[in-house]
Amino acid sequence: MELQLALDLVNIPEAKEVVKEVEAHIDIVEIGTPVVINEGLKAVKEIKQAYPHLKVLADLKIMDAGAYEVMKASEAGADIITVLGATDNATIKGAVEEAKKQGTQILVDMINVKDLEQRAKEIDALGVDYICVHTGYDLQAEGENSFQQLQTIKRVVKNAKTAIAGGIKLNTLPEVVQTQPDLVIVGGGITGQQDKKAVAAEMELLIKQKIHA
Ligand SMILES: O=C([C@H](O)CO)[C@H](O)[C@H](O)COP(=O)(O)O
Repeated sequence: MELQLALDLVNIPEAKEVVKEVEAHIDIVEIGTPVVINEGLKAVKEIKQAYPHLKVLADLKIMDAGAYEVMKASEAGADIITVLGATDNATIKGAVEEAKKQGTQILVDMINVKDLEQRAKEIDALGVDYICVHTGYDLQAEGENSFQQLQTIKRVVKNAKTAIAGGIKLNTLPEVVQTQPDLVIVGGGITGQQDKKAVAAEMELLIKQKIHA
């Protein structure tokens, strides 16, 4: 199981500072959608250059032009690029083919997919690397999470790795870990804490099963 730090509400210098604090405890750095909107793929490039030993995920949430956008993010240094599960299969296939050419990977974000079970099966057959359940900020504000959805994809996904994102905190991580996803994505649960390093270290312990949930 791996831990991904999601950076959403920072600029490039702030992103570098946060990563510096927690780098020993994380596997992947996510350049979040708001950062890409504000800073462009330069943010991916600079974080990869500063921390070449960490994998970098570009959260582009691709909805169209799959191959082209994957090519641009890969050229900027991304190791993993996100595509939305709600889009059409042609976009996902284009993204997967281009990622294979570039030696990068595709994570499909299932945010707002209505028939999760059916769509997860379809997407799993398209050769993607990760399928991720995700409760976005706006539904988190209404008290929702994706813990049940994680159980669904764990049951039906046979090829891709499974992942979960959306509002995960230190006190809810044990419940997530019990379901054994391959990847846990945490943003505010680390970045919103006073002692980010200590929280990331405790999360790492839980995730790597060094202590029991
Ligand atoms: O993908 C995200 C969101 O849509 C904003 O871009 C976040 O990175 C993801 O939800 C993880 O962040 P937290 O919910 O703060 O853990």
